[in-house]
Amino acid sequence: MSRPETDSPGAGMEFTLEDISDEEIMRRRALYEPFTDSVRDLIDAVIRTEVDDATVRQAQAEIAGVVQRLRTQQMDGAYGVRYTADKKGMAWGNAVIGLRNAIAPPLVLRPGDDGGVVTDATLGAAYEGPSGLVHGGVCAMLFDHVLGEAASVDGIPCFTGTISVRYLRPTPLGPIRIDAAISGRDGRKKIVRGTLSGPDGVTAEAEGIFIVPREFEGQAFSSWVS
Ligand SMILES: CCCCCCCCCC(=O)SCCNC(=O)CCNC(=O)[C@H](O)C(C)(C)COP(=O)(O)OP(=O)(O)OC[C@H]1O[C@@H](n2cnc3c(N)ncnc32)[C@H](O)[C@@H]1OP(=O)(O)O
Repeated sequence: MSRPETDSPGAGMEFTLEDISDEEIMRRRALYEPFTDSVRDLIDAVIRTEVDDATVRQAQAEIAGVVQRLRTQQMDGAYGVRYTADKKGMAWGNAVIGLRNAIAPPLVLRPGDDGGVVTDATLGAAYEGPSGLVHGGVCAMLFDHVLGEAASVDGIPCFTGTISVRYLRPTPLGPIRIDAAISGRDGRKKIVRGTLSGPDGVTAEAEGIFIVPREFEGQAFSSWVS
């Protein structure tokens, strides 16, 4: 399947115009959200199953059959970042927020009290590093995206220039919350700070420099559909 029309402001940075109605977005969301959730369930089940060898082999064959069926019609390359004619962004393949990406928790962001963003999520067995704890790289990835969204509150997407994470104490698997907000601006650069919290309070802090790529200046999205 070919891709919709693409704006190419720079290599690897293109956004893709997909001129679809709100009804069509809702239809696709209703179709793909439970589909992707089932694959998230599958990932968790694969990690935690204790069934016998024959059952594992049978399940593998069934999964291979499903993959084969889905591969009969595929888009070229990755999903990309798409937007509608009224500038609603859809990053449905995104590793952190992607509605169609089973690797994504997925995070759903909402406005914070301080002009920033906040998200709650539950991280299960698929995000483990040390025993029973969230992988440090997963924490960094989630911070990267959430701080990036906080930097992009005016709708113009920012790229991470530099990010640093201070791991204060282990983060248990289970419910987490991330808060992030801009703490300083300097032209195209924004300094953003954030915290990751578990049930017993803050476990990690992050600070990053996020930059509006020259190619993105003036390309604001009105909202993101997740
Ligand atoms: C609403 C949408 C929400 C979307 C949220 C998305 C979050 C996603 C987070 C990501 O994963 S982004 C992907 C990971 N990041 C990258 O792949 C970035 C790769 N690097 C680049 O594309 C460019 O290097 C970059 C756009 C970051 C900067 O290139 P520029 O050519 O615009 O920088 P330039 O050399 O003109 O420098 C502009 C200013 O930024 C500073 N700067 C440049 N690169 C920097 C850097 N890496 N770290 C810190 N500061 C940096 C630079 O010193 C300078 O400061 P001053 O104005 O004070 O002189």
